[in-house]
Amino acid sequence: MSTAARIDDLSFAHQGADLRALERVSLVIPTGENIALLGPSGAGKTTLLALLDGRLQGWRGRVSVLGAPLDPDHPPPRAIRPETGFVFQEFALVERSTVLRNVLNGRLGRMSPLRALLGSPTKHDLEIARTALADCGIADLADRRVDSLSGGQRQRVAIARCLAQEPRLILADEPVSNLDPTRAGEILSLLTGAARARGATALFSSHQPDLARRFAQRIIGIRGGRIVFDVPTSELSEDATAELYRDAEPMPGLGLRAVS
Ligand SMILES: Nc1ncnc2c1ncn2[C@@H]1O[C@H](COP(=O)(O)OP(=O)(O)OP(=O)(O)O)[C@@H](O)[C@H]1O
Repeated sequence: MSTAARIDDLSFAHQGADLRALERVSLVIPTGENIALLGPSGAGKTTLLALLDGRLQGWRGRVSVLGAPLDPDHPPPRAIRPETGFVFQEFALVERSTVLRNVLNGRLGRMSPLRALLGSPTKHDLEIARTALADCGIADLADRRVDSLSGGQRQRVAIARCLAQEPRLILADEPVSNLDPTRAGEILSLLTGAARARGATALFSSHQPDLARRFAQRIIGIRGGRIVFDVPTSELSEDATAELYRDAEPMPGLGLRAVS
């Protein structure tokens, strides 16, 4: 079994924080799986995803992503960064730019530094961007400005940008938290389906146990920076889910049901 990420005894505290955001976390993420990271607010989900994306330094332990060890003190070199794609909760799109331009931004790490600087995509870059738009069902929005789109459409653009990057590991931080249940299901279906079709691994965080159950093969529960369970979805009990959210503040507009 090849692994997309391996974490051994990882601990991390944000600068100035009294408590560690991650405490002695060990995990193996096999290649090609869709995995959900479930846990209440402040559990450490975003921190873990950002760390795997090479955006946090100053941690202790051992972490390797796609076969390369991460350096606890330095960001990964530019050459390997495109291999990991990140879908942000708040989309992180260029609002005044077109959908196509935003999706092409996903190609920047694959371009020569000069092309990236000039913002000058090749024919191949354009083909890949248009395929990603089509796969995300937004080919007809290519020339629209992002600031004219709905939340669901923006999330599709963010996913298309990530797919255009051709990542082998997709990290998604609460990619559906701003969407109604129907849209949320559509977007997670799109994200996990696109990852599977490309042989990529997807790790997404969620506050919603029912969505995690529908779209992940495996569910990792995290609370207070520690892994509290790590099981195939079919083996996740209602009790374990309820315990994960014990005393947690309910999210606005969200029933924290243990199962769908
Ligand atoms: N930049 C930061 N500086 C200091 N502390 C931080 C910072 N970012 C996160 N934390 C703290 O680290 C812990 C884990 O936060 P994190 O954002 O990873 O949790 P989360 O599970 O993603 O929460 P949510 O579901 O609300 O997004 C929390 O106690 C949080 O307050």
